[in-house]
This record gives sequence, C-alpha cells and structure tokens, in this order.
Amino acid sequence: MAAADGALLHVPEPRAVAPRTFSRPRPAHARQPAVATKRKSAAPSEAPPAKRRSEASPAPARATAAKDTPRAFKGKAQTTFAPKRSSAGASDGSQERKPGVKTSSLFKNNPEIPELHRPVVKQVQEAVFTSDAFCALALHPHLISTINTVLKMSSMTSIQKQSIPVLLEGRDALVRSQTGSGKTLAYCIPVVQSLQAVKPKIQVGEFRVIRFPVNERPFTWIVPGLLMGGEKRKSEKARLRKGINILISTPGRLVDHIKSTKNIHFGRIRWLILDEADRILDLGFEKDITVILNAVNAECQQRQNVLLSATLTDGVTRLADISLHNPVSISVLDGSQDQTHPKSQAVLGASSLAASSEPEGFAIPAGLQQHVAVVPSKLRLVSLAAFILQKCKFERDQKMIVFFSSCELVEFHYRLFLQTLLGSSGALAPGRLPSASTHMKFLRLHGDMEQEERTAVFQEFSHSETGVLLCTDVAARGLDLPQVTWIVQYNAPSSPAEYIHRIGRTARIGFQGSSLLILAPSEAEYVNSLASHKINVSEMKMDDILSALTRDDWFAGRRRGGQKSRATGPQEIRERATVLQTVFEDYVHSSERTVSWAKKALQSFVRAYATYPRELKHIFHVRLLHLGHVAKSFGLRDAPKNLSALAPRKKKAHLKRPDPRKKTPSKHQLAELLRSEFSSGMETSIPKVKRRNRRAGPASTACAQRPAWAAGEK
Ligand SMILES: Nc1ncnc2c1ncn2[C@@H]1O[C@H](COP(=O)(O)OP(=O)(O)OP(=O)(O)O)[C@@H](O)[C@H]1O
Repeated sequence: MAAADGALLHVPEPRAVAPRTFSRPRPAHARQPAVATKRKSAAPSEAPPAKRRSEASPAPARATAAKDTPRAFKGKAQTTFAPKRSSAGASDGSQERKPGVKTSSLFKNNPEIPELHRPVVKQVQEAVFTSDAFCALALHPHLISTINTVLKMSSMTSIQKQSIPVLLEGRDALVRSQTGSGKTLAYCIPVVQSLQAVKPKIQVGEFRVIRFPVNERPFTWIVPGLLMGGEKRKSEKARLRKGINILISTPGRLVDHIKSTKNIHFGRIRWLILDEADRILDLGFEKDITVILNAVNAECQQRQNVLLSATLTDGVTRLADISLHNPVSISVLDGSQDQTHPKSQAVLGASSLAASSEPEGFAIPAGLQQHVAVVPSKLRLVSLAAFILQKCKFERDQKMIVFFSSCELVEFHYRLFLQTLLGSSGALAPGRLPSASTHMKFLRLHGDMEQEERTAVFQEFSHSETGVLLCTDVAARGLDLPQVTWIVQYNAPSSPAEYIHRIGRTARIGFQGSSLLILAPSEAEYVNSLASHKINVSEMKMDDILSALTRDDWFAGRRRGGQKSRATGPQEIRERATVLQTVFEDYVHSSERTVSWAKKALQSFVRAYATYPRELKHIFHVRLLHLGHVAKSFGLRDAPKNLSALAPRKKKAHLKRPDPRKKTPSKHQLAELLRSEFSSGMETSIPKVKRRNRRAGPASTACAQRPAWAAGEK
C-alpha cells in the first residue's frame, strides 16, 4: 500500500498549575488576612455541621457554625409545606410520605456561599476575521470557487491569513489560535492545493487518506479516508488497500494498523498534521505518537509537519521539538512569524515561540460571556434543572451543552431528565413536569457509546436549532457544533486548558455565546485559578437561577390540606425548588434499579473527583465533599452507606486522601478511561490498564510510562 498524506490526531493537554489567591467566606467579625489561614479555618465549606456529620460523610468535617448558615435565605426558618406529589415513577411503599410533611431539607445546613473576590483580569483576545479574500492567495481557481460557492466563505480568518501562505511555502508550523477560529481550513486548504498540484496526477490508490466537507469536489482524484475505531479492522484494511490520499485517524487506531497491517507504508507521505496537539499528553497518547513518528520517519524524511491547538502547553512545545522541522510559530495574538530557526535551534525555537505566543493566558472568543454560580451540593441538581428549564423551555432558540465528568454521570442525568422533565417517550407521561414538555430535547454523548450512535447524536445535535446535549469531555475539543448558545460545566474541568476547550464549543467564528461554570462553595477558589490564566468569569447568583421556577405554577408548593402556597420572594423559590427536588427523589426512589443507578452515578462522581491533578487537590478533594449533601444532587435521600462496595474494581483508596507525592492509581485509570474515548476501539481499556500495570510493577505510574520527551527529559 502507499503512503498516508495526513493524519489528524485528537489528543489531551497537560494540566495547568493554579495559584491560590482566593478569599474564602468568613464572618464579618473574624476577617482573617492570610489566605492559607482562612482556608484552614473555613474548609471544608461543603462539610456539614458537627451534628449531621456522622450520618453522611466518611470524611471528618471541619466546618464552623458560621459556615453552616445558609446564605440565600438566612434568618428565616423553613416553613413546612407539602411539595406537590409527582407521579413520576410511583414511590415504593417504604418511601411513601404523608402530605404536609417536609420532604427535603434542601435549604438547611448548607455551607455559606462565599463572596467571590476574583481579580478582574484583562482577557486575551484575538481578531477572528480579516478583510482579505481567499482569492488573494495563489490557489487553484477550482479550490477558490469551492471555498466561495460550496463552503460559502469569502474572507479569511486571521489564522488562515497567517498560516496558509507559510504552509504553501512548504514550511513546518506550530499553529495556535483561539477555539472556533478556522484552524481546520488553515491546513486543509494548503493540503488540497499541494495534492492537486502533484504531477503526474496522483492515481486513486496511490496515496492514502479522508473526506473533505464538500459535496461537489473539484479534485475527484483526491480521496479521503477515516480510521477511528468502531469499525471492523478488516473493512478498514480493505479501504486502505484501495487507496486514500488523506488519512484522518485517531492515534490509537493508526498505531493498531501500523502494528497489525503488514503492508502499510508511509514512504510517500507529504504531510503529517497533529490537530488538537495538546491533547496527546493528558490522554496518554504520547506512546502512540512516538510509534507513529518512528514508523513515518523510518520511511519518509521529506514531508511537511503541522501542529495545531487552541491552547499551547509545555508538552506541546516538546512535541513540536520532536515532530517539527525548523518550524514557524504562528499565533494570531502577536501576529509574529519567526522563520529563522534552523534545525539546531528547533527545540529552543519551538519552546520559546510557543511561550511567547501565550505570554499571559489563553485567548477567549470576544463574543463569549462567562459566568460562574456557586451552589451548595444539595442544590446542584435543582439548580441545573432550573437553568435548563429557564434557557431551553422558557426562553426561545437556545442550544446548550452540559459537561459532566464521567459517562455514568451523563447517562444518569440523561435518563433522569428524560423521565422527569420530559417523559421518556416525549409524549405526555405521568410524572413529568407538564411545564417542560415542549421545546425541549435531550441528547447525550460519551465514550461508552458505540461510534455509530455517537455519530448519529452529533449529526442530530448539529442540525437542531435547539436542544440540550449532555456529554463528557469527548465533546470538548475539535467538535464544530453550530449555534450553541450555552455551555454549562456541571463538573469543573481538570485544567484551565480544558475549560477553554469546553467553552470554545460556543461563540465560534465570531458568534455570541455564554457559559456557566457551577461550583460548590468549597470549590469557589477555582475562579482564582482561572483568573491566573486571564479568564474572567462574572457571578450568577443561585437565587436567580432557581427563580426560573417561578415562571410556572406547576412548581408551586402546597400547604397542608392541599392549598397552594402563597409564599413570595426567597421563600417561594425555596418551596418550588423543593417541589422539583421531590420530583427527582420520587423518581430515583421509585425502584431498586433507579436507586442503584443513582448510587453508581454518585460513586462515579466521587471517583472522578479523586482524579483532579495534584495542583488542584486543595480545591477539589474528596475530603471536602459532604456525601450526604452530594447524594441529594443524585436524587438520593441519604448518602449510601456502602458506596465503596458498589465499586468492585476500585479500591477504597479513592475515598482516602491520596498521597500527594504519588500519582493515584485512580488518576491513571481515569486517564485510561478517557483515553478509551479516543483509542483504536479495538481493545477494552480497563484490561489494558491492568495488563500494563502488571508488566510495569507497583512503581508504575502514568508518568513512568511516558517517553523521555513527554516527561520533559531531553
Ligand atoms: N474563512 C471562514 N469564513 C467563515 N467561516 C469559516 C471560515 N473558516 C472556517 N469557518 C467555519 O468556522 C467554524 C470553526 O472552524 P474550525 O472548526 O476549523 O475552528 P478551530 O479553530 O479548529 O476550532 P477548535 O480549536 O475549537 O477545534 C467552522 O464551522 C468552519 O466551517
């Protein structure tokens, strides 16, 4: 077989270090000057008061009485009232509650919501468009007319204007520009231009590659191809054998073919493109990239190499060192292009250029409004639901993506919302909220889904004008989903770079968009971590989110005797939130199966929580969680006592404080699980992890398995 002309690899990024400058909440009489001291006395702000501690949380609580005062409704005792009974999944006998009995103490014993003393930072911004037309470039007229008439694009974006001429000159490049700024065409146009110019014309079957997003292709001899798992290796091999000119592949799948497809050859490769380059390191693809580079280098030295990402990190610059030859660093930020680095200086050149392209922070699309809401754990689920109802039911034309930290969390919330907010069939189902029946569509996307299903969901959400997509970080990078108006991060990302990629699914290519990050009180310090990367978020109050529930009287609480509550203001909001929480709890407790789902989702949440990187552990640590409160956000009335027993393949270590000097096995395993979302699809990730661990012995860590270049060893 002949050579591949390009490979697009989707990868992860290393995590950023977050400095701590956050002011924690404190009683007015006890202001404390030093952050560290403050934190000590205040943390964990999610911990319960002493009297409730033993019933729910395995972690020792350290909260003071002052911390337990609810912020939003303080000073008012909660009125007992009867939430309207939902018939969503009839409650089992043991859970039956009498009318008039308070069913959920959502607003009691919550930690105080801290004031956010976030530093206001000047965000890094880039101009998306230029006034220069594509026809100003020396491109084949058919290519220009396809761009203009089929893709309906006339002027170049800034990154295209800078990159295309450099790539047409034949140079290697490290390309960085903000999310949704048109990086894909920045390399696709030069690739097509160079392939169409090959003389004599390349024959079908001569090279190998993927599909370009046009229907009326002018250069029919350029045949693209895709390798990404989810398909039988045999049919992929057959496709490769027939010949493709542009190969788009995930790293894992390509490595699999390198190892198993004997007659795969790279001798005629002209381009090697690593898109989303900064994803390689976190998802553990560095070994795969090393295998690919070795395989390609062994057969082909003369080719163009391009690395692209919205966020450049140290790992990427090291990757640039080994994969780029005398590269040009292209960044919209400074507009500079340094073309003066000889090969001998490539390491220094690439690193210093990358660093200078991102001197102070990540670039944020100008049309993006970012928000943060600090919500106590017990109120997270109702707050998320209220926000979704507000945007996607009560307002028009909103399209939302909600990010969760695991596949199980996505599945749980998807089913819960389908059954309670929508009714699973989409028709009027008993127990769903009548208010929410129309104009709402829920979809979900995560790595445990079959590739075919993922593609179908992607297509459906792409073509929808409205809807809510619940997903993991599998959708955080590279996906170009049009007209998304809101990004919600229900679980905080593991790094500022991941934050940038998630919010980058909206406000693309000059459009407007908004994002909301939901944090627990104990996590509020995360806004400082974001600020240190020049990311500005403005606060959205939880009360304002919950006030959406006043827009529909279905949520109105009822007094004893069935009379509608006449509460107003904060009390009304509180009662309505309790009604909604009761709907969720009734559904979750409607059968053993649903209780088990909720428990598994909670367990998955805790497991994912234990995998935040070391530099964020002071903010996101399992010890800071109050499991009883967190359980409420899964519709569970109490914290499961046997949480660890639900996790046969995990050890209790996940609930223990990890040794800060060691990488925890859970982190490694999570990396492998995430990695599986991008892997060849031919192996199951968990046995693979086990096999690797066995081989590597007890000292094995993700770090230990890294090649020297990835770990920073030169
Ligand atoms: N010159 C242009 N004029 C109008 N639209 C464009 C232009 N170039 C690209 N686009 C469109 O902009 C959108 C975003 O482009 P693309 O996905 O390449 O961005 P990106 O920079 O790779 O984003 P990310 O970093 O998030 O992967 C796409 O829908 C693409 O079709």
